[in-house]
Amino acid sequence: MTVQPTTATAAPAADGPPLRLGTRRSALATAQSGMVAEAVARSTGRRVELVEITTHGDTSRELLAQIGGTGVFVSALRDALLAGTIDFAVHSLKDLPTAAPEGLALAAVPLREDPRDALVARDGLSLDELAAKCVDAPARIGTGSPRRTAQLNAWAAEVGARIETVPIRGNVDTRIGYVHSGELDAVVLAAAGLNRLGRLGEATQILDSTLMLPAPGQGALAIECRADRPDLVAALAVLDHAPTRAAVAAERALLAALEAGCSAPVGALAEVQRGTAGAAGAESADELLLRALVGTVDGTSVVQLSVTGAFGSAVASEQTAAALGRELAARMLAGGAAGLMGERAL
Ligand SMILES: NCc1[nH]cc(CCC(=O)O)c1CC(=O)O
Repeated sequence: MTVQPTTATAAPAADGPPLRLGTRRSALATAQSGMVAEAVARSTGRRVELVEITTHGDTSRELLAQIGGTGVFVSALRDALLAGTIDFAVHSLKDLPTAAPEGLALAAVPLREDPRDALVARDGLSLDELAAKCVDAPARIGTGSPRRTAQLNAWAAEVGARIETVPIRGNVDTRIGYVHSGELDAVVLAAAGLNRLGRLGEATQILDSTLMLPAPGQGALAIECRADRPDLVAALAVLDHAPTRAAVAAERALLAALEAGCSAPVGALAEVQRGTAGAAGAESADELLLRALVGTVDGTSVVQLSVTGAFGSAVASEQTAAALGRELAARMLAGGAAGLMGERAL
């Protein structure tokens, strides 16, 4: 792993040494880190310097698959935090393991953007249109995600569409490239990733969450620093968005509890339902709606349930949300999810 300073972000006042933000080199990571660097510079008045963290995974794609996907990047950034070579790091929340890391604080979970998945298909087509056009041969849809594969297959069975899911890997540009080259009819990607790269315009359909539940944490970012730096934790906390933090707490608590009980692909989405301020005495409180799905990759067995819980705006809502996630996981395991074992290998 090499650490090298790259660009610096302009700030209103350079007070003290710059804060070092560790980032991966990929276009998505650089875009996310750049956005957060600007927000931190604005809110703290400190200069923020991007420090590029390079791992083996950045130089070899084969190696990346072998050494465990995105986990390797998360570990490299966390090692740099603990070693003190960077001050804070930005992760895609959905790439973070559910276990809380020793010595580090989740200083902020900023406002989440669109958590849904997006279709990038040839000729501007939607999933329905694609299925209608592909009658002689199945529509070839690329995704490396068991969760997306499971839900695409479940949708196809339901509407009688002929599709073939094709496992693909690589960054956003590589994956969209399979459609432009004609190798695939479509690919499925996170809308948030496309948006952060300024490429949401290439999406031909935003997939409704009733058709495709996103990954737990999708569309949200995690800002992490050392737990033994309370001043920095407090400064970064300005970027925290409590409803997003509570929503992802519910989704990740559910995921952690399901991981203990089954290994099938998981989709989950928690949304704050704003209460209504009706006539005196008739107003309803805010609630958190958590929906989740566990299925086999072939889409033939799916367990899908939802639960609604009270949602306050206090810090306590994070714990309440996590409890809601565990409750739903238990109900899903009891409702058949525990039987969907060993499907993640596909
Ligand atoms: N698995 C890689 C990854 N991690 C986060 C995102 C998208 C951005 C996000 O969800 O915040 C992506 C790309 C994708 O799934 O299309």
